[in-house]
Amino acid sequence: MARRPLPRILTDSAPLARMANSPSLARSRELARTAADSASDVLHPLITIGRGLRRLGAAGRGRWMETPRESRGPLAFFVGACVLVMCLVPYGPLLALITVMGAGAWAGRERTPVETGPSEAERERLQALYEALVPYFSVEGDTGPLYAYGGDWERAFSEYVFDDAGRIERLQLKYPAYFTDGEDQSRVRIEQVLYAKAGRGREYHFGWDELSNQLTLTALGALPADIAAQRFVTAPGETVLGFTDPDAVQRTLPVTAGEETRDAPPVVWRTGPRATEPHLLVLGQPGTGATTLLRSIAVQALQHGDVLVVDGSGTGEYGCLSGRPGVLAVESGLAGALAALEWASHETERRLITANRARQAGRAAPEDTRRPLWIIADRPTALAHVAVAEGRDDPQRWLQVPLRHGRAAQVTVVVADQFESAELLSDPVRAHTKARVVLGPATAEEVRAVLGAPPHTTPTASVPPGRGYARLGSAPVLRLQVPATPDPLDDATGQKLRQAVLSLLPERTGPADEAGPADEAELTGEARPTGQEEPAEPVTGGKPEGAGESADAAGPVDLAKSAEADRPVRLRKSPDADATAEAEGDSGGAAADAVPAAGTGSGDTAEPVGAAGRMRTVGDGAPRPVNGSAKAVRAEG
Ligand SMILES: Nc1ncnc2c1ncn2[C@@H]1O[C@H](COP(=O)(O)OP(=O)(O)OP(=O)(O)O)[C@@H](O)[C@H]1O
Repeated sequence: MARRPLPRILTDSAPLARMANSPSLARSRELARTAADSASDVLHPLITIGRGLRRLGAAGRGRWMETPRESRGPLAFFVGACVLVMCLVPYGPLLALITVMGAGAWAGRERTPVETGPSEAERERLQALYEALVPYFSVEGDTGPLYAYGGDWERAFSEYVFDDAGRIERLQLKYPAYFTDGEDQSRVRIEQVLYAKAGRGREYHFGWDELSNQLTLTALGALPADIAAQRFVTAPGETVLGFTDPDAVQRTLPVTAGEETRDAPPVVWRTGPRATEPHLLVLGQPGTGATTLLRSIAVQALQHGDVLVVDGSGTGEYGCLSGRPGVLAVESGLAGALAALEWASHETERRLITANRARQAGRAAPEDTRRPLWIIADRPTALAHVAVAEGRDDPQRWLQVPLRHGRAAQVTVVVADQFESAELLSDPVRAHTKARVVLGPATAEEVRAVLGAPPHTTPTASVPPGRGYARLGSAPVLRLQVPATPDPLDDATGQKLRQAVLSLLPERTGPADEAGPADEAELTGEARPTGQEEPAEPVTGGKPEGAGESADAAGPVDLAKSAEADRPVRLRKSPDADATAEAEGDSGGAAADAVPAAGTGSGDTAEPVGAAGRMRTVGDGAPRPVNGSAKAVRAEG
């Protein structure tokens, strides 16, 4: 039998579609929606109360089920008694009804659910981090591994915090007890994995808690770089190298940064007879702020001591120090540097011998052996190169005695150089500089090679100038930001910073170099202060007499101010000074009598600072290199 076709209205959808699109149907749909919306608005309180009563009922049922069987009777009796009382008091049932409705409305109110736990993306990130750690935190044969492929990260990560951008801000993880957390290599591997997975480009601190097998990773903010040179509140013998993280040191110093004054955590380096790290070595890439750190140290040192600067880079970045009271010399030529350092070496011996004699005689060490003497050598290896080319001594040779015996003689040595030249640093420099600073971008291995321990933070590839790590002896490695102490004679230095640095320098009392106070007054926009003496005598500039190979040894030298009369005097080292000293059998400590002859050293390849890299002495009652130099030095009034 042939099948009959279905009626057309059932096979053809066109009539249905026509009906659905008809205006009357659309209007009635709109009406129904409006009526439903209005009804839900009107009934909303009832819906809320109903939902609340349902929740209260469920909660009551739960409590009833939780109540021990033997307590149910008294509980039922108590509830029944309450109901009876409510029924008996005037308006009781009405009050009970209102209370129940109110409780229902409160319990039934809509609450936006509080999101707890990580989002999906964060869970994925934590899972990836967990999986990445599996090879390092698991061994074969571990029957209950904390870390396993496809394992549960929630067992291993006890705390995690994400920032607004979804990056890990803090993570606390447990690791198995068999992990060799006492070995640097093992730790560094884990830190590298976490650094990569938590997001490169930020600095992280790793806190290893070996007692409870826990590692805490914390993303660190940048150290504030707004602190400039200023008078820091420190005791004599304390030098502020820079500032670090608040929880890394126990002390704070009041500092002015911009307009505000706040407390900042300093890295304070102690020098002097009781210092355990009496000398400092600074290493870094070029342009990362080593000279700035040395300038900052020199400025602080001038407060209580004398400073002798050897600027191997020869860029004249210590010119602002020339001619200041307390600045014994600023040398940038080989000849001048050799002479100045030789003098410093002899001066160290003289101080030791004098202090020793005084002690043997039952007296206190004389004042002139106690004034701190700072030898600041910026890139001495550059001069070592020149010395090799000229067949002369490496200036570092003369650092040996100050480095070995400087602590007892109040002589402090600060050396700065670049990573590339580090192997040219002499053994005494490496051995006796226990305070260390690394500046600029450096890998963890480089930091460890210099400081003797890796940093507990991941060094980042790009850092602002003056940013690095410091370690004083065997203390922990600290992050460091050096206070901005730019060269005030540099045109690029802003007026405010220039003024800040100049205000910390002792006022020039002696004659200045050609680029001296006049220019400084110009730079600071100030007129020369009234009453300030013009140099009594023109500075001995240009080539010293007999310039050349012997210039450094015999050249006319310095201008100085007599300690007694406080007026400039000219000191001249006799050409046969060394010969005289030798002839008199002046070996070892007695050689201290020789004044360092600091000439321009025309044979130098580097240009001397200022007019001529001169040894300058000043008279403010403090010991000066000219002390007791009767046989070698002639003082001209
Ligand atoms: N702590 C700091 N704060 C702000 N700027 C700094 C800081 N340290 C250095 N700078 C700036 O960085 C630049 C280089 O500094 P500096 O000359 O001290 O570095 P360097 O390592 O001695 O360089 P080079 O090896 O070329 O002599 C300068 O412009 C300086 O002003």
